[in-house]
Amino acid sequence: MDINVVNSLTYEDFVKIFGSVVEKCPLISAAVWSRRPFKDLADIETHITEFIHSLPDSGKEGILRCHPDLAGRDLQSGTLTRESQEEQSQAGMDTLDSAEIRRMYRLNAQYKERFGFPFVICARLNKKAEILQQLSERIMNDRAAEREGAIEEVKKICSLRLRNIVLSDIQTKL
Ligand SMILES: NC(=O)N[C@H]1NC(=O)NC1=O
Repeated sequence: MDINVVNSLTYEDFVKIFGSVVEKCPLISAAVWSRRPFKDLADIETHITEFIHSLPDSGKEGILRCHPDLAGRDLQSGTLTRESQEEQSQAGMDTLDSAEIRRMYRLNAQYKERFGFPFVICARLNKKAEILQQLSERIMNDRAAEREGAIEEVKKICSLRLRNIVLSDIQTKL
């Protein structure tokens, strides 16, 4: 993708293309658009990261709350975003057996009860066994450490989504 094309995008087209690099948070790309011109895609990623880190804890937790549960109700009912659907199926979340689904539901609920936001992990970089293990380990963290760790996962998800946009033909999204 030519960065000059990105730099010439209107606000509306920029948000249309990059608005979902952080799940259900188009506000982030709407904010980052004003930092043009970008040097390259890594530069966009840096601005996104800076924006996220500039948020108060409540804003970071708000970002986490925009994420659907892994193997949760949205997956079962087919209401995930396209990106999340692809990521969850790559991690095998759509092929869990009923015992694994029950375990995910129980741990996700306990995690949310403890922290007040859902468990977030980059599904593309983890298989189901690792996800279940991480979920049962991270639930023991304190809230601040867990918030920061989960935001690091959001950044990994964002980075891979950005890369996907570069690989796909930008023109087809306009
Ligand atoms: N809860 C959670 O981690 N959700 C996600 N992870 C990911 O890679 N895509 C998601 O939607």
